[in-house]
Amino acid sequence: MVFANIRDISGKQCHFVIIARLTEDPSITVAVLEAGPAHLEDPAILTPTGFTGQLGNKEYDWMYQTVPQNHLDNLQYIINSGRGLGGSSSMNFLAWTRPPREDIDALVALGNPGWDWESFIEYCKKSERFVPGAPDVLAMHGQKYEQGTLGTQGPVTVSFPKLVSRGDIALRSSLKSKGIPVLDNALSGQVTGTWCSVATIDPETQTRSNSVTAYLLPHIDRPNLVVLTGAVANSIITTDSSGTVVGSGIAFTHDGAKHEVYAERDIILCAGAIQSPKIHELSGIGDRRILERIGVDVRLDLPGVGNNLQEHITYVGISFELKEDSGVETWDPLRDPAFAALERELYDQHKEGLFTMVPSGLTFLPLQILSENAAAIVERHAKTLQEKAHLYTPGTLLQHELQLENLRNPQLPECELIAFPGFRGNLNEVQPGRRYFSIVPTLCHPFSRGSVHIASSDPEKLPQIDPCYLQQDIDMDIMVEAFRFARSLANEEPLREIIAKEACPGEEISSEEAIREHVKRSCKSTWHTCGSLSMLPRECGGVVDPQLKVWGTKNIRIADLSIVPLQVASHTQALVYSIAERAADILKSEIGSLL
Ligand SMILES: Cc1cc2nc3c(=O)[nH]c(=O)nc-3n(C[C@H](O)[C@H](O)[C@H](O)COP(=O)(O)OP(=O)(O)OC[C@H]3O[C@@H](n4cnc5c(N)ncnc54)[C@H](O)[C@@H]3O)c2cc1C
Repeated sequence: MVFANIRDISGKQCHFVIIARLTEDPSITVAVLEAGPAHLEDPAILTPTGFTGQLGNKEYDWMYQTVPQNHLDNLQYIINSGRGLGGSSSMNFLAWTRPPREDIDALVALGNPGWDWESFIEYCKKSERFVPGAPDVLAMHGQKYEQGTLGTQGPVTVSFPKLVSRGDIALRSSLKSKGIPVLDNALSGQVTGTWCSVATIDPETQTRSNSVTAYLLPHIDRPNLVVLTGAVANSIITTDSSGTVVGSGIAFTHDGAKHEVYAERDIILCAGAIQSPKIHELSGIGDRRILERIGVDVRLDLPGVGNNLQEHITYVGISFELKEDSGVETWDPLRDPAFAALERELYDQHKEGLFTMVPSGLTFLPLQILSENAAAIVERHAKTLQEKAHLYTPGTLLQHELQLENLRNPQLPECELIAFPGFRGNLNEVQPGRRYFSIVPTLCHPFSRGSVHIASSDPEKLPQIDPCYLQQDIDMDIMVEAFRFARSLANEEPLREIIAKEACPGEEISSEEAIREHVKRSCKSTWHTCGSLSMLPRECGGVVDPQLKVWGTKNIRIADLSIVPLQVASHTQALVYSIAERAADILKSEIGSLL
């Protein structure tokens, strides 16, 4: 949470982008509330593979739990999310990607003038410090990265991972032999193909670059900046001015006691796609019917709050056991504590080894490449969506139209295959001493829409999260085609040469019915939850306007992934940094015009 020009503090991956940019002006004072700990100088955060120690550890991870998923045999899922300074930029897998041009331009088509690819790229460049790899590394991975499309002066350091698994390289060659193009600059707005991703790693120190190292620590001594950790924002304190809601402060809990902090200007929520809607609803901003049911005073009836939630749902991964002499680097040996200790020493002393390896083999593919039945699948579902049109809000209908247009275009991606050097399956045991290589198919533009809403007026209670995984049959159909395609890659050279057998799910899962049943029980979140406070016109179920201001309010803004109204075919951190850079510009120009 960020407040500009605080008046009184009796009392947060908020985006430090905003505070770093705003506090450049000494007349603006900014306070940040972060619910989690500071985690400064923490090896679990700074070591590139440190995320393995963070996932599932409540010190670092909110571990949100979904409600039982109707379309997935009522299973419940964990959505991991960074808790502490830097939010998920401190626990993510470090891949640095940009969406395709069409996905960014869709923001304009959805009613947000000015949010086009050209402006997006300028904000991306503002956040990036791209360190080009050595020419031999670039040549080995077929990468060019033309100057001009990349930022070199920004705070977030982006570089080639020091260690790229030979498994990733073999997968890339196998895809190439299947006719998939190897992209030489996947940050250019064209992502259909396969490549070796860059990562948010400082190449000199081999440590994570996150919003804390990039935007907070360099400015921590500014007198006009206040950061309070362990401070849980409960609600926005509001007043009313001629029918417009004015945010005047935040009620929060720190050290078990309740406090309030007041702002002279703006209140900016950056609590992520799960908790930013929660704070709105607890403040009386949301769907009147939901608020009244649980006894929260309605300050602003805004039915879009908490709806339109979208998630890059992923199939857990097809894991292949590697031949003993494959020579492929994987994380599997780190299960042996003695081996892990040696690798730790190698990392600590020489900044080398498995602790510098992050997932970097990325592939984005259209349905037409995944399946020869693409046209029939698309037309069948187009018909169903049309028949059900009366069930959807105007905003969802508009999104579905754009999605169908995308699906019919054989150039645009609908599925990502993530190379994972290690075991990731959910069936069968890992065999001691064995190494594995997994392929993780992930949906790029799900048609399913979920929600997140409070079920109690008690701020201590987490909201009810219902991502409605695979609610739309088309999502399941694309996932099944992606599973089959990923599995088929094991028959392609050179992958075939290094694989001993499919370890998970295994050959017994082969009939259409068995594959569907298995996929249904083997899904996960990719932690890219978005859309729950969508930037859309108010009449389309929108929550924020193109200036990131909540409709019907004077000064409440949102600057996190919750505002993205339609999922994008990429990982999401670069998108969030660009949103935050834009938010800072919006605020600075408004403040400037008042001076
Ligand atoms: C495990 C994992 C792996 C990922 N891998 C990648 C990757 O490789 N590449 C990529 O591009 N993206 C990746 N992502 C996604 C990316 O990191 C996120 O999309 C992005 O960080 C979201 O930013 P945000 O600001 O919307 O929310 P967050 O980063 O979640 O920040 C929200 C912040 O608000 C705080 N907060 C929440 N509630 C409150 C409250 N009530 N009061 C005060 N503070 C509060 C939280 O503690 C947190 O610090 C990954 C995410 C995860 C979780």
